[in-house]
Amino acid sequence: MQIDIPDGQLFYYESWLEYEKAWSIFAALQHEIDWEEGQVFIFGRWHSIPRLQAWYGEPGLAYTYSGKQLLAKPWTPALHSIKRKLETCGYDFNSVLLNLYRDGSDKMGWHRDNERELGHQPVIASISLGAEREFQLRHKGSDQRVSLHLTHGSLLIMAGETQANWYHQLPQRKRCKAPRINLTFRSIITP
Ligand SMILES: O=C(O)CCC(=O)C(=O)O
Ligand SMILES: [Fe+2]
Repeated sequence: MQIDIPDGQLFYYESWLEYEKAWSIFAALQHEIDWEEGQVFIFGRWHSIPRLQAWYGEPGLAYTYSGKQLLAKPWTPALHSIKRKLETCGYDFNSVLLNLYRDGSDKMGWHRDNERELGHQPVIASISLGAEREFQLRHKGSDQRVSLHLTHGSLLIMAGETQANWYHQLPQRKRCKAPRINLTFRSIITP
């Protein structure tokens, strides 16, 4: 169903993956994915980002993240099955960024996924598994806020002008003790 926001397009599907199926994918990804402690260079020093991360996709695909070039690792069986399910819904992607939030202390700050290599009006499919966490959006011009609770097995599509006009973040929730995996499927435009 569409979530009405100005200057952007959001679609949210709770239980896009059936409950048990979503847990089996969660378990598979915990094992199958080569989770890395990402580093970012801020104010002249390297810092660990507050979550684990991984980048998968078509062989040879490169992506720049915080000034670092990442090479996509090849699709795993669990990732491939989700990619195929997205295709049956009419969405075609060549890569996925995975984030593992080990507990409620892990987070992601305000940002837009507006890198040049995602192209104009990028479509991003965000799948959530495990702990339910709050996802916030903030309009760049008006400061209007939208809050969503991304449930286990849900799919959020961000499209149209969303990345141009809205920041989003996953705030810390210290009381949450359970892990969450988020997958954002994206299409990198290759030259
Ligand atoms: O974990 C989430 O729900 C958001 C992830 C995100 O914004 C990203 O990977 O760019
Ligand atoms: Fe994002």
